Amino acid sequence: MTETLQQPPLTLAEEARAALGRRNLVLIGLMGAGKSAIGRLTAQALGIPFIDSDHEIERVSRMSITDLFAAYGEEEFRALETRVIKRLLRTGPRVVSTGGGAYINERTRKHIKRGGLTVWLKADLDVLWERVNKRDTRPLLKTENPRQTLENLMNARYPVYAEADLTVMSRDVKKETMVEEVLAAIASTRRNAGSE
Ligand SMILES: Nc1ncnc2c1ncn2[C@@H]1O[C@H](COP(=O)(O)OP(=O)(O)O)[C@@H](O)[C@H]1O
Ligand SMILES: O=C(O)C1=C[C@@H](OP(=O)(O)O)[C@@H](O)[C@H](O)C1
Ligand SMILES: [Mg+2]
Repeated sequence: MTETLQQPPLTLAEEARAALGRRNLVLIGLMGAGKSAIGRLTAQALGIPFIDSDHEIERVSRMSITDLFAAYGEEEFRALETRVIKRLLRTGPRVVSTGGGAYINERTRKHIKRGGLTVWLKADLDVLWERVNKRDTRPLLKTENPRQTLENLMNARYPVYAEADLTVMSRDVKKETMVEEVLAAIASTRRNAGSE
């Protein structure tokens, strides 16, 4: 008689991890969407390394993002961002949280598309504004009407973010809930692949 060995069902994190394989998970979206915070927790859940591209840019330049913008301007910042992200995506699997403008830059977007599975953390203006107006670490929002600036960025960028592989709605729920939704979105790519 043959005995069928029953395996315990995979957890959501295990399913997502299997779906990711050796690819990197790249979080994209506007400032305040939660890329840095949710990225870190998602990496923990998946048991893989986490890197925030802004943090890495600050580490290699030994300057804050604010000082980099002030000293060299946005164009130089984007060039450095492209190089850093290209390098970060060379090995995987990792979770890489990008700065909000990274995916909007054509060259950086090419590297991201080649280097990983992208998740867009999408959020309403009110959610983003609530979060970003508490801090002044974002040079692009140092304008006369930062809320309007954020709205303008939304209008310009959302069509580009929409090219992401997966979209998860970021809102005011527990961070753990956001992580679960990101994991579920990744895991769904495996189930979909399996049913083809
Ligand atoms: N689901 C959430 N609920 C409440 N606060 C959140 C949530 N996700 C992120 N935040 C907070 O919002 C702020 C901006 O998040 P952050 O991860 O820095 O966004 P991003 O990297 O996309 O700009 C942080 O203070 C973070 O702790
Ligand atoms: O949207 C942008 O162009 C930027 C977003 C920031 O990162 P977060 O999205 O993590 O705030 C940071 O890279 C820089 O201030 C520029
Ligand atoms: Mg961030």
